[in-house]
Amino acid sequence: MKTFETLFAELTEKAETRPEGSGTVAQLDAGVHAIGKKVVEEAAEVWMAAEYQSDSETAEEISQLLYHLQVLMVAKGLTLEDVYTHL
Ligand SMILES: N=c1c2ncn([C@@H]3O[C@H](COP(=O)(O)OP(=O)(O)OP(=O)(O)O)[C@@H](O)[C@H]3O)c2ncn1[C@@H]1O[C@H](COP(=O)(O)O)[C@@H](O)[C@H]1O
Repeated sequence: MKTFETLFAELTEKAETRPEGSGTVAQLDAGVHAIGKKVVEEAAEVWMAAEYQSDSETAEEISQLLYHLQVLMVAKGLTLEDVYTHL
């Protein structure tokens, strides 16, 4: 199963190798402003799912929020350690 760490490694590699058709590469090219908007959008979807949808749907929305947060980290050049140090 994919974990936070393995997804981050995958996204970091995508940013370096820039494979054709990668949504992550498209997001990175769109820039921090666009990625930030996706983070806010996904956070709102997590909130709505938690209040009004199933646990499974909420978990899926959370996974999408985590993905977009990771894309933002990659865009900013932040590492997992940079974040973990604040946990
Ligand atoms: N985990 C994710 C992931 N979670 C969410 N998303 C993206 O976030 C979007 C969120 O979906 P929404 O329901 O909000 O749909 P939407 O608003 O209509 O989406 P958009 O029109 O904005 O794309 C999805 O359409 C995906 O584009 C993800 N995109 C990729 N991954 C994983 O990231 C890795 C790299 O992916 P690629 O860069 O695409 O190869 C792979 O392991 C993927 O499984």
